Amino acid sequence: MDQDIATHLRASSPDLSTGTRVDLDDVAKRYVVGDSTVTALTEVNLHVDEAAFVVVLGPSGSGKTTLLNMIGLLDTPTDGRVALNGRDMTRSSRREQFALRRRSVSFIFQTFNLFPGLTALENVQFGADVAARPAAADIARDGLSRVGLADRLHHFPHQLSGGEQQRVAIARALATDNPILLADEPTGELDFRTGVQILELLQEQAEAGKTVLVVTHNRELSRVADRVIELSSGRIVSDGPPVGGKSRTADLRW
Ligand SMILES: Nc1ncnc2c1ncn2[C@@H]1O[C@H](COP(=O)(O)OP(=O)(O)OP(=O)(O)O)[C@@H](O)[C@H]1O
Repeated sequence: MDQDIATHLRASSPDLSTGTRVDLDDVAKRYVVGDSTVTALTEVNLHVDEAAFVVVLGPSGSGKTTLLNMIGLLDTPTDGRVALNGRDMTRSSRREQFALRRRSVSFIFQTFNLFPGLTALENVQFGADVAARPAAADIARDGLSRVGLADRLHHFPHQLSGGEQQRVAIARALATDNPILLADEPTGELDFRTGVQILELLQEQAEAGKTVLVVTHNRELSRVADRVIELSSGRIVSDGPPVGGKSRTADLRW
């Protein structure tokens, strides 16, 4: 992102705060495909008002990705209200949504979404650049080193394993330093050891004051969460601390 555009967006949206609060009120999302309507989310009420490691659990098709897209302002609800930091984004212009998304939310996608023509270092630097952070190259180097890829800086995505690509994607999300981190199955492609490292990294982010929302169908991951939200057929069917209390990542098995 061009520095001038970033400066302009900040100037044109001076009241955008960048905290960690997320509010969804009576959110529904329906997709119309041909003659049929798919209800992906219904009557979803979700409030996250402090930094936490939140796991959203549910089987395939239960609406997890749709929920993440609502929170991240990548999609708009059919009904209801989505607010970030108290600001109702369903009533905001696309320009405001764009500005707030850029400053508040970072994504780790299920399919990595790395730029194939950029090296690992350039992909991560892009994250810092979008957030208009100074010394983006240093941030990128440091970030890749934190995810164990200090020796892969100049590799392109196709020269990396699935797990390595996921770690680059995570480093890119962290490079923005945005307060809300949304991750869609971030350990799905990883072996157990790497998965645990990634979970620890995400937990650290929550401990450092970010809201981290991880979507997964792997119930084991929910044991290390502060809060577990369970989705079934587009509805939240439970919301609270993990059953049996929070475990350490060292106790996980999958
Ligand atoms: N763009 C779309 N158009 C039509 N239907 C959609 C669309 N996106 C999602 N759906 C439907 O909405 C429902 C919820 O999808 P979603 O991707 O949110 O589930 P999920 O829990 O993330 O699944 P998975 O774990 O398999 O990724 C599914 O029935 C899906 O087929």
